[in-house]
This record gives sequence, C-alpha cells and structure tokens, in this order.
Amino acid sequence: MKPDSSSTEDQHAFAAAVAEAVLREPGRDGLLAALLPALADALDLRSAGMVSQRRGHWSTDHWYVKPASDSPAGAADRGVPLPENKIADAVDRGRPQTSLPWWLVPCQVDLGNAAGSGIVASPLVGCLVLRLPEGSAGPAARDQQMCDLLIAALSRAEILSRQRHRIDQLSSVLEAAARWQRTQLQASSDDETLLRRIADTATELLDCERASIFLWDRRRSKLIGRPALGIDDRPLEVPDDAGVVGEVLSTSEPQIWNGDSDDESRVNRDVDRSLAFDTRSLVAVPLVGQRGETIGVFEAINHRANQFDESHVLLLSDLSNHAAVAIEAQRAKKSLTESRDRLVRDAARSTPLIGEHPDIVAVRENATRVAGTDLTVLVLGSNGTGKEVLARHIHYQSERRNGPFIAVNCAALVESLLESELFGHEKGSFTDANTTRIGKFELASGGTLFLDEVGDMSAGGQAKLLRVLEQKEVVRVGGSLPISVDVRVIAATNQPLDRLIDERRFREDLFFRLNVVSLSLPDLAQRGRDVLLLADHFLQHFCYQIGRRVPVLNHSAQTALLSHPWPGNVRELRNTIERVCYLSTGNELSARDLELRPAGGASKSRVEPLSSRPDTPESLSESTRLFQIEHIKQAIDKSGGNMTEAAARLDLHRSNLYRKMKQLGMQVGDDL
Ligand SMILES: Nc1ncnc2c1ncn2[C@@H]1O[C@H](COP(=O)(O)OP(=O)(O)OP(=O)(O)O)[C@@H](O)[C@H]1O
Repeated sequence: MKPDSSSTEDQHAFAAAVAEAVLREPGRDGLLAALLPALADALDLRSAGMVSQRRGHWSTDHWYVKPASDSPAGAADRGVPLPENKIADAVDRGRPQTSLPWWLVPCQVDLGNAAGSGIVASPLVGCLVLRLPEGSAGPAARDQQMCDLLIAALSRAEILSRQRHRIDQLSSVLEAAARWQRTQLQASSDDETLLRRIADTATELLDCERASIFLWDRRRSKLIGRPALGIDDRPLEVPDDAGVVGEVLSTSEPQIWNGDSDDESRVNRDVDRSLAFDTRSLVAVPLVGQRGETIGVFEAINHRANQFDESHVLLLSDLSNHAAVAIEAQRAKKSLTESRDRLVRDAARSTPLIGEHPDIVAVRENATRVAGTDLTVLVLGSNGTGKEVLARHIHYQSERRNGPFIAVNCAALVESLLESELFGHEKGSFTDANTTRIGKFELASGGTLFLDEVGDMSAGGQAKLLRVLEQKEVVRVGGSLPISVDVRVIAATNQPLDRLIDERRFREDLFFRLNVVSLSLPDLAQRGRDVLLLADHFLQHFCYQIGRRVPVLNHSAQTALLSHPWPGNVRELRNTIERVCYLSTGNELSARDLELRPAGGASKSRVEPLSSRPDTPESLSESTRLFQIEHIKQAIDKSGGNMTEAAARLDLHRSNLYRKMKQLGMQVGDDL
C-alpha cells in the first residue's frame, strides 16, 4: 500500500497521462475513461467516478473500480451507495469534502464565460467521487493538485465539444435559412408552405415533437398558431396573454417550462386540447421583426418532461431570428404582389380597346389569340387609330402583363441616339455618356417593347434592330458583353411598308421578322357608330377628371360626330371631347359645341391673337415663346392631333417638333 498521499513520481506520471489524453482530444467521456484509472493509480484509490447534475438530476457518468486483484475490497465498490448528501454538500459549497472513505471534489465550470461569446450554456456541475485507500487519513495538497489537473482537462474538453456543437447548430440554422429563402423565391410560395418549413426545421433541430409559430394579431389581442394547427387544419387562435406563449409576448424574453418540476398553471392546456397533445416540456422565444417589435412567438413542445435547457433556447432563438426575417420578407412580397396586381389591373382597365364595329371586334379577338403567344406583332393603321392602345391591350392580356410595357417612338429619335436609346450605353462610350445607361430592350425584359413608327427608322437603325430580334441579345454602345433579353416586340407603323420596301427604304428581312402576325386598325370614319361609343367613353373620362356632370350628346351632336371625316382618328375625337368638357357648361352638347371643322378647312380660330390680349408680356423672348406655343397648338389642332401632319405644316421633322415642344414647356402627349 502507498503512503497517505501520492509521490512526486506518481504526480509526474499522472500529469504526463493528462497531457497525452488532452492531445488526443477524445472528448469528455474519453478523458474520463483514460484518466480515472490513472488517477486511481496515482492516489491508490479503490474506485473513482464522476457524477454530474443534468436538468436537476444526479447521474453517474463514469465509474472506475480498481480490479479485485489489486484491491481485494474493490469489487464490492460497484454496488456501494454513493454519499449523495455529501456530494450535494460539496457542490453547493464549491469546496472538496472528506467523509472517509470518500473524498468528494466538486467540478464546476462556467461555460458561459469560458467558451466565449455566443455560447450560453448551463454551467457543467459535477463532482469527482473518490474512494480513498483503506486506512487513509485523507487527501494531501498534492492530491488536490492532481484532481485540479483532471478538472482543467475536463473543462477544456467540455468547452471544445460545446463549441463544436454550437458551430454545428449555427451551420444547420444557416442551411435552414437558405432553404426558406429558396422556398420564398419560388413563384408559387405561400405563407403556409414557408411557416410549415420553418416549423419542420425547428422540430428536427430541437429534436422535439412539435414546433409552432404564433403570429400576433395585435388588433384582436390574439395569437394565431401557424402553420394551421389542430382539428380540421384550422388556424388555432389563443388570447395573447395566455400561457407561456403569452408570457414570452409580454416580456419579450424566452421561457422554458419543464413539466414535472414547473408550475402547471403556466401552460395553456386549451392549445393541448385542440392539438390532442400532452405537453410535458415547452420552450418558447419571441419572434422579433426588423424594427425591433415583437411579431409573434416561436415555441417547441415535447411529450417528455425536462427536455429543454438553455442550449435549446439558444438554438430556437437563432431559428427565430431567421424566421422573423423570412416571415417579414414573405409579408412584404405578398403586399408588393398585391399592389402590383392592383396596378396591372388598373393599367389594363385604363386602356380599354373600345369599339363594336366588326373590324374592331375581329382585331380584338385576334389580339386575344396572339396575346397567348410570344409572337412578334405588326400593328398597322393611320395616326391616332389606337395602335398603342392595341399593343397595350395585347400586353395586359398576355403572360407578360406583370412585366413592363415600354413604348419607344422610333421617329422621334435621330439615328445617333437610337442605338443608345434602344440598347443602352456604357459610361464613357461617347462624349456625353457620363453614366452607364440601360436601353429600352433591357428595360422591357420580361415584358413588351412597343416600337412605334417603325417605318420611320433609319437604315442603320433597321439593321441593328434586325440583329437584336434575331439574336435575342443586345450589346450596349461601347460595351462588348452580349446581354440576353426576354422581350416580346410589338411594332407599329402608319406607313405603307410594302411601298417602302419597293423603294428600298425599309428592309424586307426586317419586315418579315416583324410581320409574323399583323393586325390592322381601320380609320375612325370607317367604324360607324363606334364614334359615339368612343365619344361617350371620353366624355365619362374627362368629366370624371374635372369633376363635372356628364352632359348628353343631343341629336345634332351625334349627327355631326357620325358625319365628320376624322382625319386625326380617335386622337382627334378624344381632343375634341376633352376641349368640350372643359369649355362647355350645359348638360346637353350640340353640334355647335363640338366645333367640328369641315374636312380640309381651318377650324374656327379658338385662339385669340396674342397681341390683342391685355396680358401680353412686355418681354420679347416671353412673347416669342407664347407665340410659338400657340402657333404649334394651332398646327396640331388643324392636323386633328396628327403629329406627323402638324410637323409637316410647320416644316419640321416630327422628332424636331417633339423636341421644340419640350423646350417650350409644352406637354408632349395626348392632351395637346
Ligand atoms: N379603341 C380605342 N379605345 C379607346 N381609346 C382609344 C382607342 N383608340 C385610340 N384611343 C385613344 O386615342 C388616342 C390615340 O391612340 P394611340 O396613341 O394608341 O394611337 P396611335 O395609332 O398609336 O397613334 P400614332 O400613330 O400617332 O402613334 C389615345 O389617347 C387613346 O387612348
């Protein structure tokens, strides 16, 4: 038998055994398995063990008994009852206790601080239970040093293992968050699918039987259980102040309820009843939105008691942070989708293709048919017949309706600008290119590009357009990377393209590219009583805008509308009605109110000569500006709103007329 305490050689041998075991990183169990026999050897113990307290209970982690040959009494130790009271006493005091033949060395590691930030864990509470040799008077100081060495090695192993566990947890949470994000990106994703995925992840990672998200309906003071819980898959609603979940909501603090050892009144058994579940353990954490407000509670439940501790709170809180982001993103997506759908509906309603004439009915039917395809469409018709209206009508009936509708007037663009306008340019690609600019083709991606007045496009422009239509990709001016574009093209012209092709002013190959389907709009004068339908539509529209009662068109007005030749087509009619809505006051409109000029003649001048007005400005430049505005207005008026004709009257190119109007501060659009 050894002396009362260990020798220096024993101490060195034990230190070497500890160093060797630590280097192997065998984990807590491996360390105990290797070092308890070494400690027993060094101190000539009959048995040595580690007991620890987990979730309120003492349990023996490891127990080493010296073989019977070395210690005849040792074999009996296996059945010896542990001095539980003394163990608890040693742990409570945090100091070793001797109660011969037992020596009890508490082993308590505060992992929260030791393991670094982010690892909040219940302290590891344990006790080395050592049975001293027969006749021992008690341990000596150097024996204590050996125990300290063992405890330090165990602490290190525990910290390492918890760090690894934490890293695994965080990786799982990140993987789960990425999965949720993918779910959200799917066009068909809905709230229920996302919430179910989130709850499933929590069930799996917390190894629990059920997880639920309770979203707070603050207005109704209710918590709504999601995904749909309970009988008939109906959402479960509970008062927002009931049970542990209510506690979490009011305190914004995580809560654990651990069955047997906890206050039964904290649990809302109504939830159990509707789930047909017997909750024995529960952990719940707040769901906090991006602005810091609590938007709900995330809970996990188990049939078994004492299942949850701080590490579950930590894990569920991590999940909850990502879940809150996903839930808010889903809500934002839903509200954006709803407002987009509303806008698309409004936009579609605001450009109806009005008309019951058989030609218009046929065009509408063909438009509906072609809307279901991605075919290129060529719309033919005189100015103002509604070519853009028809293009929008096709767009809003197509699958592309949620994408953009981009209209480009090809005639308004000089050739040098056309390429940059349609295909964009890179910064610095020419003198004025101060920034990178996205072209109309890219802007229209996912939607429809309406190329108006395509017959007026220059030869260079036509060649470039053809290339893009064939390759379905654009290269920005000054760039080299081809950018693929997913665009449906609808082109329109009022020009006789076949004649332009004969005169070699329009490329035949481009014509075939554009003319996959062609739709022709008749002039308004050929549409019979559609004039009255359209007049009525514009009357309603403008009177609503101004806020005046809608006047009726009397017999003379109707006759005048039906017999007018409408050289400016629907645009001219719209301008006429707009003017009447602003200038007339009665509840009935007559032919005289309409002031329709005979074909080819000048309308009764509605514009007073500038010089005769009392408010004529003194400044020469201002009166010149006003004169130009009036002169342009008159030209447009005389042309029935037909800008090409108005430009010709003014001896200007159409694009120059637009530019001049912008320069003068005039509105460029329909309400001229
Ligand atoms: N069938 C229709 N129903 C309702 N409004 C119409 C219709 N046709 C044309 N309009 C209205 O007439 C005006 C001119 O229509 P739009 O711009 O579509 O004609 P366009 O043929 O494209 O003209 P341009 O050749 O000058 O570009 C617009 O204000 C449009 O709202």
